[in-house]
Amino acid sequence: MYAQVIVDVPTMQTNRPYTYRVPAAMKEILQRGMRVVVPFGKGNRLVQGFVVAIKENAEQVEKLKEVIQVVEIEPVLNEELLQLGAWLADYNFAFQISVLQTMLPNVMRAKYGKVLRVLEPEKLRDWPQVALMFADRKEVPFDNDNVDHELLPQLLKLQKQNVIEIGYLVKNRAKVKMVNVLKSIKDMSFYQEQLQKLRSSAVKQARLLSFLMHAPSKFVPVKDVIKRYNLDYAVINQAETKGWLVQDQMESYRIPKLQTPVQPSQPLELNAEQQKAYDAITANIVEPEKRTFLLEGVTGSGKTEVYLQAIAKALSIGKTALMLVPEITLTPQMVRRVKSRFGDDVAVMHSGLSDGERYDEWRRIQRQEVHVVVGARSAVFAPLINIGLIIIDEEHETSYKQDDNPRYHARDVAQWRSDYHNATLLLGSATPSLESRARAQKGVYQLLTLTQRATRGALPTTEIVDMREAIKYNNDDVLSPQLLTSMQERLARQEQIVLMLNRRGYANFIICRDCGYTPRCVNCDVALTVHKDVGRLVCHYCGYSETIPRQCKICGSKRIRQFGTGTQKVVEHLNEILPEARVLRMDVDTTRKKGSVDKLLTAFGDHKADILLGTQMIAKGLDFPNVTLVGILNADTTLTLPDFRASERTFQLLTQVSGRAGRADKPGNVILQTFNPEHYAIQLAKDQDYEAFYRQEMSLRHAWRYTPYYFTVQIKFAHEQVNEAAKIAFETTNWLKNIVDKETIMLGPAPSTISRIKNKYYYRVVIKYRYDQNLMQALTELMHKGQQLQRQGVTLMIDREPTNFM
Ligand SMILES: Nc1ncnc2c1ncn2[C@@H]1O[C@H](COP(=O)(O)OP(=O)(O)OP(=O)(O)O)[C@@H](O)[C@H]1O
Ligand SMILES: [Zn+2]
Ligand SMILES: [Zn+2]
Repeated sequence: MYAQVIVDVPTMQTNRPYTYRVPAAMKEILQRGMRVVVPFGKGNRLVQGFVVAIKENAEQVEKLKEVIQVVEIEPVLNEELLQLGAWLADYNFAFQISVLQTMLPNVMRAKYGKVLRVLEPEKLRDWPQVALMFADRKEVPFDNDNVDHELLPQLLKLQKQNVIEIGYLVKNRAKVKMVNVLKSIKDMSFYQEQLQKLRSSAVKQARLLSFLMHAPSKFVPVKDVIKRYNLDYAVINQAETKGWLVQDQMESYRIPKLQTPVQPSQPLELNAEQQKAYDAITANIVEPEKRTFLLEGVTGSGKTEVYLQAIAKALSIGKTALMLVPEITLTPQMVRRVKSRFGDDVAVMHSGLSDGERYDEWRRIQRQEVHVVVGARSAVFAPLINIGLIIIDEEHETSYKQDDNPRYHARDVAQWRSDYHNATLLLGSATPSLESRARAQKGVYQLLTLTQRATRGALPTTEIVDMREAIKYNNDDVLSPQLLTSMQERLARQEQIVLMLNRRGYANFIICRDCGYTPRCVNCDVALTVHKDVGRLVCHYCGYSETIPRQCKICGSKRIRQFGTGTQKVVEHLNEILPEARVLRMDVDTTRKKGSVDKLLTAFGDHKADILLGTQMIAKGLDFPNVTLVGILNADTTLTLPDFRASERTFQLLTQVSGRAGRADKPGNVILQTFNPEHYAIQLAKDQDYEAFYRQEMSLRHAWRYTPYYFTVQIKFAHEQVNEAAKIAFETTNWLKNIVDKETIMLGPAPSTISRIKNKYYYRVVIKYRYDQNLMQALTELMHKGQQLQRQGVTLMIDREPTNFM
């Protein structure tokens, strides 16, 4: 019997599995989807791998090595996930090993180590220093930190003489948490008898006996018993020797906790629009026709309530449900809402969990102990079986696209899995991505709309403040007089305020403070990016560049410069102007610690602060009834992203954050500060008019030939030497130009923003295409050249439908 294994060797990036012999002892247990340890390469270094196939025959069997060890006795990847992995690697020009690893909790990634092993102990006598290091041990850990560098030459010599050898280890970091448990084993009368025999001073034993008398006949954690009855370990151990109880060890799950307990909730009565959406979705859950739904509902329209009731429907017919939410902010509030409905039947997966929690939640899913999973991007790989419904909330969010290898989009994975399970896929947003909305237009998705707020309240009214004027008035480019007055009103009324400082794209662009002008590329219509090192503005798509202007091209003003205030500065500013207001700050710095988002939001919900100031992470999902004013300090930063989706991002962000105001009975207002008050994305966000935005943006995308009319791929090259990076980028582009379809458009190569990340220079090519099989083949070929390029010091990245052009 032979196993085909995808090995974990970063430098051997290949999608070809290696064949290993299966030793007799493993024949019964080895299965597809298991992790194994195998020797690899000339040195027979031990590496971890995934068994992707098992065969009865193989070629050149005499040369084959043997599987050394199985990591666990059950497969970690089931049939579905193995198939998904193969497809995903192909589709995203990624390597299978990185895809397979991405599907599992981080701790399941093997850690490698080395050891020094003594082969002939008696020969060490002549080497006292080395002997001292071993100190009678057969094996010592060997890494660069723990071995004295002066000893290295001696060790090398001994290795050559075969006195010692270097051994390789594969360490399993995934640890199961065990707790001590106890169980009563006798009947009531036995314990009563014991109780009568006790001396009156033996109070602890008496307390234990009274517990044992009524204890359920199952194992309970020793710690709980000790705490509850005020006992100690000595008493428990003594009782065990007396035969009163038995002790054992049991696995205990580390279940992620929220700041405050979750209160159970009941389904709300749906309004007519919600009901209509619910009926369409659940009909498909019960009798699936492989439908994808796009639920387009204004902010506060009660999309979440529809999700929850649809999940309940899936559960009621014995299916499971998977719900994806964007990373960070949304997670605690959303997790709370889902848990309040489905209690312990919910597993949670997001980056805020500890490794142990993540691993345990994963195992609860794997063991089919839960039926609902809520989580961020990577939860899309949750090993649920029998899925009836997959929901992607805020489906337009860029965090669903992984920016690292493998560069997958959770939406694509969800689509694949829903096809596999014949499950319903539900995409929801107040501002759907143009791709999804266009698919609904074509009838690929079924469009469902919620046009009213669920609480019957109106959408907030928005006032656009022209900062070009405001700045003339008081020279304060943080708070306009209009925003300040509105804030004072709310503070007087004890209402709350959300302020957003948009840091997306920040500091990489220039803007004229007098007319709002930002230089854009003449070929690509995207904002030019500041490259300080060369003193130029550069287009990230085609490489067009011009010098950084000192004067505005449009109005001649000299106040054309980079933008820049941080949240900390704004807090200081607020404290100065509005000393009575209590401010909470939410940004990457204040949310780094585990549970901090939940804590901050709980405090704000309890009105322990008047103002919540945050970056774009506060834009989504927040549902606070007392918030009646939203202030957007700088609407423009997203508009100047070097990205053809800049307007879309701006519209989405502004609409989302505006939607935080006036969600309950009190009406809401939004004040939107901008240097570009006439821009259509800003004008349409004012009225939260998604449909109008969609139409206008589609016509521009058509004119400039961007998504969804064209697909895009980005190729990036990195090298320590700028010339080398440019050279390989140009060579590859020229090679591709001869292969691709004539309708395909190649932009670039162009240098990236932060052209030097980790001491490397980056060059990129952006390709726009409609249907180009040649291009796809060429990219696959290019990916397989990656290994060879790596040897030349070139890092290659192929990114399908990129969302990051920084
Ligand atoms: N049928 C209903 N009857 C009464 N209240 C409802 C109903 N549905 C939802 N709500 C309430 O309306 C508010 C907004 O709902 P929800 O948060 O689900 O909207 P949403 O569309 O998901 O919002 P957003 O996209 O802005 O985050 C919530 O407080 C929710 O409890
Ligand atoms: Zn100007
Ligand atoms: Zn350009």
